[in-house]
Amino acid sequence: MAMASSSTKAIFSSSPVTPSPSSHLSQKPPSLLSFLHSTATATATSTPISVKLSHSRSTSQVVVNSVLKTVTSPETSVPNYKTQDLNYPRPTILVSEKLGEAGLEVLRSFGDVECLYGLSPDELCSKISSCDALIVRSGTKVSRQVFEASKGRLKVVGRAGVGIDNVDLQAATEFGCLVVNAPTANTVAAAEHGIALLTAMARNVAQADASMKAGKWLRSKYVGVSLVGKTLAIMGFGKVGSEVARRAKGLGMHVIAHDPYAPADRARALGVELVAFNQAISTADFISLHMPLTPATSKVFNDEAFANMKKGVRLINVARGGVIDEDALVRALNSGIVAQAALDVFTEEPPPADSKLVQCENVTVTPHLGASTKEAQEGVAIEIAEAVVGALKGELSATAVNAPMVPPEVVSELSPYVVLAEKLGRLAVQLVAGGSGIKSVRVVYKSARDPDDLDTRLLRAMVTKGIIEPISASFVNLVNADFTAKQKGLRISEERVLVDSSPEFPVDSIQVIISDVESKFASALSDNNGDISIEGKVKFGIPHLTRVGSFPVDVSLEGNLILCRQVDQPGMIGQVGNILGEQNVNVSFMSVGRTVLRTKAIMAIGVDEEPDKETLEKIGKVAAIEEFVFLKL
Ligand SMILES: NC(=O)C1=CN([C@@H]2O[C@H](COP(=O)(O)OP(=O)(O)OC[C@H]3O[C@@H](n4cnc5c(N)ncnc54)[C@H](O)[C@@H]3O)[C@@H](O)[C@H]2O)C=CC1
Ligand SMILES: O=C(O)C(=O)COP(=O)(O)O
Repeated sequence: MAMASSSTKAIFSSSPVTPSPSSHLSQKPPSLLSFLHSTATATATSTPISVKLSHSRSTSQVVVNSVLKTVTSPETSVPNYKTQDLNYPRPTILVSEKLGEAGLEVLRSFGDVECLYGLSPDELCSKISSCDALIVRSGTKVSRQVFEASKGRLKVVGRAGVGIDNVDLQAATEFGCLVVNAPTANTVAAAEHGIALLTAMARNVAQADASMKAGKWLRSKYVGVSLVGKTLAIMGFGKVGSEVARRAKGLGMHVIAHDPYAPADRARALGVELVAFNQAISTADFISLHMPLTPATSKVFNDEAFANMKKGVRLINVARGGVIDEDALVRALNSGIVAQAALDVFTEEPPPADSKLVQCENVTVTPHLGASTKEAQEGVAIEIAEAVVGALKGELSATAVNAPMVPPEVVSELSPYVVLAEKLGRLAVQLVAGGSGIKSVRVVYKSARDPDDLDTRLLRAMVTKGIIEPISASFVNLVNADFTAKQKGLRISEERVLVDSSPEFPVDSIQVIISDVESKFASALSDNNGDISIEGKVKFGIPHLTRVGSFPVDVSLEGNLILCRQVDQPGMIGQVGNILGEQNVNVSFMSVGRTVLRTKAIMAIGVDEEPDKETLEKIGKVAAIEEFVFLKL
């Protein structure tokens, strides 16, 4: 398989095949799941060559210049779930809160669905280790303990709604678990509930209703306030906030908004002025909260904020209870700064029975009903079920919360380079003496494409995976690659080099450079700066090693590899080939690259089996061999 280039010579191949350019097109690209949950491995056998890709267990056969290539997937640590794939059990999907029937049907058509509502934290933790996916709403705390208890089995958490403040995203990321949400299907429901609370509060609907049911007729007590001409401040001008604004305009209100990240043109289009926080809260008659609960928004409505509000302001919260300091709100209600509040959400849900807010006459409360319409619940159920099934299938999710969203066409195009990136990382780290102490890795992508036209996040994640997994117990995937690298003090920097090759292919070559380390194979150090440097290319869909240090080579990155540096002289291949042959070690590829004729050369030998220690020692004893290393791919 070794291919000659101007500076390399093809020496030996157990299957002298020149793959046709179409061969890689016949291979199904690895799915996102493989980037999320499995290790890409490539294993060469004798003819027919078995190229293992990490996408599915199905075996496809590709005819390449009359030689049959069998393309199979590897034994992945985690099955790739396909309903039609009988070799794997169906995934188990735990639904821990009420989900619309249409969504359950989508889930049931794909996996075994268990609906267990009202689990205690301990019960959830003990159940989760047998679940591949978990679907929650706002009532389930998906804490670090849940991810720990899952022992790596949980692949995806689906939040059937918007707010993901009940999911420990950091822990999910560290455990390589994808989190997806359903961000659009309940927008209108939440906005409508906001308007319902606004109007009900202004006209004391709930209080008047309760008093009539108690046998009273209190017309003068429940005189309300009008909305028309009043200023409404929308805090958080996202999807829900915009819809509330649109409806409030219809009620004749003057709407302003505060949102540090909202585009001004969206606000302008709705006739809404974007203003600073203090201006919003100090000029509004009504304040409606629509920002997410984050460390930055936690308790932003506190004593100081209430002190800046207009006396008699009215507050609506259908976002999250935690954005309000509830004790401060009670004080503001008691002092009359806040005339009324209408709350759908609470710091603790359900709030304690003696909650002063719930008991307060001026406060209208609903039990987190913002998303609770039939239409919204069916919508979020379908949206989340499709996202979770897609994630389990390995498809990309448009609603991933803790992973880069890479468009499917980019994944498909980059898939062979993804395998190359992981192999290069895996190979480079094995060239480091001791394998640890790596601080700085540079990845150089040579490409004819404009840098903006090359999304390298997948490739970087896979180089990281390749480097970290052989030297630690960490499991690395697209979700946690950057986190794991950072945690290990590994700095991965990327460079793009524009080359004059075909822009039809996204990447011409990938080079992995590890600086400031010693190598167990000195020839892998580049001449100019002494860094470990290896480079590879994808040829006809197959990853190839094309440079080691300053030596050009050309071997397919499959199976295991022996790299030898020797005096460039005749007979070397025969000698090493004999030693391996005597031990029944099958050679799949060989390539020799040299820098100076008859002086120094590198021989790269692909072997199917792992040679034993004695065999490797025999190779080391060949007089002309100056150094060698055995590498597992
Ligand atoms: N009560 C309920 O049942 C429901 C509650 N919600 C909650 O409503 C909130 C908003 O939901 P969406 O509009 O769908 O989300 P979104 O992401 O479309 O909008 C949130 C907006 O808040 C803005 N924001 C972030 N930090 C801010 C800050 N410090 N100050 C002001 N604005 C800030 C963002 O820029 C964004 O525009 C979420 O917390 C969500 O959980 C959503 C649906 C139903
Ligand atoms: O989507 C959201 O953020 C919500 O707050 C809705 O919560 P729920 O799914 O009704 O528990």
